[in-house]
Amino acid sequence: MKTLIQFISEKQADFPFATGEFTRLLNDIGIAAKLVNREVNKAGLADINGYFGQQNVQGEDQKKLDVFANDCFLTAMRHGGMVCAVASEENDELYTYDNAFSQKGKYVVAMDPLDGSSNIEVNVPIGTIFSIYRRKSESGPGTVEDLLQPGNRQIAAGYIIYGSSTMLVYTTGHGVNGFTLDPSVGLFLLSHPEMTIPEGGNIYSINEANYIYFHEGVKQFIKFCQQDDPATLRPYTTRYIGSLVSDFHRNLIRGGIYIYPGTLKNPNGKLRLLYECNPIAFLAEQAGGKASTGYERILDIQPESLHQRVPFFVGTRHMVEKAEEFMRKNA
Ligand SMILES: O=P(O)(O)OC[C@H]1O[C@](O)(COP(=O)(O)O)[C@@H](O)[C@@H]1O
Repeated sequence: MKTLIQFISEKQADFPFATGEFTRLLNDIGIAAKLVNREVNKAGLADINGYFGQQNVQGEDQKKLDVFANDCFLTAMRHGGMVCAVASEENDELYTYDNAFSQKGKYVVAMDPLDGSSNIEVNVPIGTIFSIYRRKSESGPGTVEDLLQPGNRQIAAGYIIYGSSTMLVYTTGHGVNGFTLDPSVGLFLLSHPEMTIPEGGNIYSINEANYIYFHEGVKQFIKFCQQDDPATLRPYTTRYIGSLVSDFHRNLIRGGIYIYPGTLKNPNGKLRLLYECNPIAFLAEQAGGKASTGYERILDIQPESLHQRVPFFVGTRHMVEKAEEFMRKNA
């Protein structure tokens, strides 16, 4: 079995400017993932469930695990010294490192340290999402401008899913590969090489509890999914875990579409462009799928703020295109 670091070192050829720094950065992310995995696995025993007693910039009550995971990743990347700034769901402002070592770092990271927080106490898979860019600024602490780059400038993106097994799935723009953590040796081992989203998917994932607020295009797409037409595998089936990482991971393996649309109440939906939609969109496209707002390619959006939200349609290409068709027809 090939380890994550062996795989990246081998893939160095993909990186014309390879210096080993990217390998170290992904290794730092792997280290933090193992620490978070250990706490998640014993969440029921350790005093790590429940609320931290503060709210994040989204007005969400932070969970203890949100804060723990955030600290783990920020600290691991500080020690690695490859990153000069981080945009995190758990930090209102841009997090910059004050140590000279990190200020020489040529990468910036956007991350959701713990995705699916509402599922922590109920033992449903949760995740971490990360997106990596080269900095634009010369040196010193990174800047907001370094993070406000369109998703098509990402040099890598990925997620860790803490589920029945813990996996790290990532892309550098050369396909998508998945590694499973073998707890007996504490190593991520290549288990899912060259992952692609099946075209024959028949799963749609959306929180239909918000149906009355949905745009007419979304309502018509849901009706389309529920119509009887065996030739097109319809009616599709529906699955919604309520953790973006878990819903996307299932669709990446089985085929399907995940939608968190804008609604009459929240025209931009709920999900954050920098550390939820851009990284998942990069993975989806690299796996042969598609990701849009229902109208526009996610990766071409020029970000305006660290925590901006966008509507999100992602998954099997023909299913996203069908949804876009209904959105345009009802625009
Ligand atoms: O409960 P809702 O409104 O369906 O939202 C669920 C979505 O929100 C999220 O939990 C948002 O992520 P966070 O948990 O990181 O805030 C996604 O993982 C999930 O897909």
